Amino acid sequence: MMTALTGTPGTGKTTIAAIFTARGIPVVSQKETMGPHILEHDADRDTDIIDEDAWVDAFVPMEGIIEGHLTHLLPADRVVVLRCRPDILAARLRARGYSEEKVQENAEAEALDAILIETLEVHPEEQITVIDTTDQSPEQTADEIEAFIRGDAPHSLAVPDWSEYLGRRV
Ligand SMILES: Nc1ncnc2c1ncn2[C@@H]1O[C@H](COP(=O)(O)OP(=O)(O)OP(=O)(O)O)[C@@H](O)[C@H]1O
Repeated sequence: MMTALTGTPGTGKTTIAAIFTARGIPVVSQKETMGPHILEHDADRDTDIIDEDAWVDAFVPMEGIIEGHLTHLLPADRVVVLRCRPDILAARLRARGYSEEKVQENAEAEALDAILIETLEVHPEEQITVIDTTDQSPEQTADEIEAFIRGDAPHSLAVPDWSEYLGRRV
């Protein structure tokens, strides 16, 4: 069974991956699988542009967890969508030294439920669970994900309403 761990940058995928690794549960990063599908490097945005369709088409499903903000596009059996309230997400990204443009862009995408909407276009609802990380610790988040993967916790599509953050700087 393959579980995709997705979410807007800053929602906590890498942090959770490190916790799983420490618990002896290996996690593969999407970056490790994208090499052959990089089209170019966007120096302004410090990001690689990848051929997403080619990456998805070539992807051989694996056992375990794959993390990254595009992994919901993959043929996963389960998808965990991490969420974070836009103003808190902005603070997390500023602390990383992101440009204000990138901070606002990601906060707006989070307020718009962009990744969740994409996930719902690819996967049936029962495969998807949404976890709001805003007010919980990374360990709690990791525990919830483990329970979902084991089948001990039902999926949840409780979608926070962050429409008040739309169209304004946070
Ligand atoms: N419940 C939580 N779960 C995960 N991370 C949390 C949580 N609460 C606070 N954080 C903090 O949020 C930040 C998340 O950063 P992280 O790099 O893990 O995000 P990411 O989703 O992997 O971003 P990217 O897509 O850019 O790699 C970390 O500083 C982490 O400590």
